Amino acid sequence: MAKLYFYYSSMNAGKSTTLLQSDFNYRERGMETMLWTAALDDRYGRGRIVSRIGLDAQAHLFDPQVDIFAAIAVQHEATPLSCVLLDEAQFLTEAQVWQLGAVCDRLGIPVLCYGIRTDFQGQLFAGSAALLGLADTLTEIKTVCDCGRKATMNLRVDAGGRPIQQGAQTQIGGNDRYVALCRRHFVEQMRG
Ligand SMILES: Nc1ncnc2c1ncn2[C@@H]1O[C@H](COP(=O)(O)OP(=O)(O)O)[C@@H](O)[C@H]1O
Ligand SMILES: Cc1cn([C@H]2C[C@H](O)[C@@H](COP(=O)(O)O)O2)c(=O)[nH]c1=O
Ligand SMILES: [Zn+2]
Repeated sequence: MAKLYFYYSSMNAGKSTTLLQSDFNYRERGMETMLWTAALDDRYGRGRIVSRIGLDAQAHLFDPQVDIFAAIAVQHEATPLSCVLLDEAQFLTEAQVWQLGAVCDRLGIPVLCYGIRTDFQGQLFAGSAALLGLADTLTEIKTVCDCGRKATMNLRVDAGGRPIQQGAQTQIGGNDRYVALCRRHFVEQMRG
């Protein structure tokens, strides 16, 4: 039975790197894959999955309007797919996560989703909440805080490195705008 996987972590933990390695494993065995990433994440140009260690690949774009099941079904009809890999899964809608479940159950294709669990205020993203509820397999990708504990939280900072407590949930950025911290140091920074 094909499974829905959710690989989650804080930022800068190696999610994109792991996704690209998995994609390479399929492709070197001659298997077809389909890659997806969020349209709104334009850090490296639209439609590219890039890891901070330098690997990259082209990807299809999703936004809340895209019927991901329909797009995958069309592609699978043309060229049978062995795996679907999706980055920035926190930006999926709940409906799209159900669609990805249907890709596993009705098309028989495994789906590997990668994303951050919570936002800069420690709240679940919609896509991550749905995946935590619906995925067959949950795997945490771990990275460390400066103190050596596991970094599970994402602190948003301004251009001067000062913590930001309020704002919109979505703000695209990388190491310049976010720092992965353990919960203890996240709370200390948020309290000021
Ligand atoms: N030049 C580099 N050489 C080796 N590792 C690096 C380099 N740059 C970044 N990294 C590591 O790569 C990881 C981030 O990878 P990435 O896949 O972009 O993360 P994510 O998708 O989770 O944000 C971090 O562990 C970081 O320390
Ligand atoms: C915490 C947090 C993150 N984001 C954005 C910032 C990045 O563009 C992505 C996560 O990138 P990753 O390196 O692939 O993990 O999410 C956001 O919009 N709001 C937040 O609170
Ligand atoms: Zn810490």
